[in-house]
Amino acid sequence: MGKYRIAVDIGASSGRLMAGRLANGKLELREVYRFENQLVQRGGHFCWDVAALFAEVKQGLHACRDLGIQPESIGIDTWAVDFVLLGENDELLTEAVAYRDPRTDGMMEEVFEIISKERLYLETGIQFQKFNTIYQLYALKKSHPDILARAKTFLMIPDYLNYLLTGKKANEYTNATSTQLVNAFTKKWDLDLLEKLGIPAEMFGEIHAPKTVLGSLKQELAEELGFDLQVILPATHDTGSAVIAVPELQDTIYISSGTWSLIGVENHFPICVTKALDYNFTNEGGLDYRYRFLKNIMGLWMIQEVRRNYDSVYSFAQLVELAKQAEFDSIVNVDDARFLKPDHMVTAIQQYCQETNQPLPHTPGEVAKCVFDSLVVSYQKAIGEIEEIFEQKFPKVNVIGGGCQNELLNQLLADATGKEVVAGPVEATAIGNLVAQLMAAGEIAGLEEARTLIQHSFAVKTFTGTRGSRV
Ligand SMILES: Nc1ncnc2c1ncn2[C@@H]1O[C@H](COP(=O)(O)OP(=O)(O)OP(=O)(O)O)[C@@H](O)[C@H]1O
Ligand SMILES: C[C@H](O)[C@H](O)[C@@H](O)C(=O)CO
Ligand SMILES: [Mg+2]
Repeated sequence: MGKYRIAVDIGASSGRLMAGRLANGKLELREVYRFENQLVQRGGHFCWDVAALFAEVKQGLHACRDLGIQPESIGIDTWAVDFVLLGENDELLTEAVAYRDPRTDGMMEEVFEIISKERLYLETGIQFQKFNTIYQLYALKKSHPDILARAKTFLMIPDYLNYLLTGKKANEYTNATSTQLVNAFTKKWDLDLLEKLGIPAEMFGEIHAPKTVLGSLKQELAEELGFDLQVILPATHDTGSAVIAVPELQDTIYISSGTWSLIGVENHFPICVTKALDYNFTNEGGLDYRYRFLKNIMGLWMIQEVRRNYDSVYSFAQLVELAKQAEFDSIVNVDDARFLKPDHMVTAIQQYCQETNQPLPHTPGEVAKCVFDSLVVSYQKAIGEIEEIFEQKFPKVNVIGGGCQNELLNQLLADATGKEVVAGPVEATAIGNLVAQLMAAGEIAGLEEARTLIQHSFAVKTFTGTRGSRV
């Protein structure tokens, strides 16, 4: 029986501490602590309450102790692109402004005046999302040049939580690539790009690969908890950890399904060709310097907001059941910018249907059905683009993450594509986080052994298509 290790997986909608250990040839997983995450308003911006998130991490570690779990190590992963800046005395200079904040509106276009979109893609291979770190920093440089001038340390959200745990500052590779400031070939900060944009390179630290052992807890924290442990860098970008846990990648497209739907394949080299640029695919960094060739699709954020619009009176499972009963066929372009952060998602969906001369959804079931049908249309388009770029067919789609519990969505995808849709594991991100720790500790030899272990440890569910394509 191996010793427990803790994966802290914090998503845009929820966070969890999962304890895992090797037991009888399998990876045993148990949930220790779960908490909600949400945007807060700070200084006129949408932000993350990183102090509250750190308090939840500590609460989760206390829960380990109360369960008699003395973990050997911990690894933290979160969403991408967002960051904080520290000053001369390691004081916080900024709030953790969230990527859905409108401060980056128009910034991408201004950056293209300095470096062309094509050149930026050729060097970084990263998709163009208006909220990428590069545009957040450019916005900050314009609005608060004084803050940027005083900044001594750039830490992404997991990096900052690691700093609070250990006092150590380190930028982790997979998440660093999401900034669109890392060169896809050198795998280092693109100093030429930073200089062109007038972003101080000095605040960026050495980039550390997943499986790096960062160090132990700060003494006062170990004393508070009554135990110490090793802090290990997993793939701190949550999708980076999730992709590690895709049980079967052979001829398979994955969809990491949560707040976002991240659809793609694992690759051994960056694909920065024009077609990939035109389709807005990304080459985010993966474990062992593999690449996550994928694209963001708006994802279940939309149903999260729909649920919130109905005062959260329906569970996600109930919304799925209502959608199953709804006879409704209007489709929206889920990737339309209006759905990134609308004041009211249901209204935004209705307005889109009105503008496109389609019937408006009125009941929760009709709205949910519209969201799920529309997501499938976007998934199907992305699958076609991937197969065009790779010049091959992928017979299987593996949906991982919380969204794989949406059996209607899985079936709709199987029906529309005629492909085998494999659902699971639900907690792929935490599992990927844990196996990186096990690899760092030498308990697992490498990625191939990790994926075999995951295949043997977690059941999946398969959906096959019953009718033709939707489009
Ligand atoms: N029982 C369920 N039935 C259907 N869908 C579900 C169910 N439980 C969760 N979901 C879906 O899973 C989504 C959350 O997925 P997940 O827990 O992976 O997200 P997260 O990790 O909190 O956020 P992020 O995507 O930012 O990592 C919810 O938005 C919901 O749509
Ligand atoms: C903002 C990013 O696109 C987002 O974090 C995505 O990369 C992701 O991983 C969501 O879980
Ligand atoms: Mg998640």
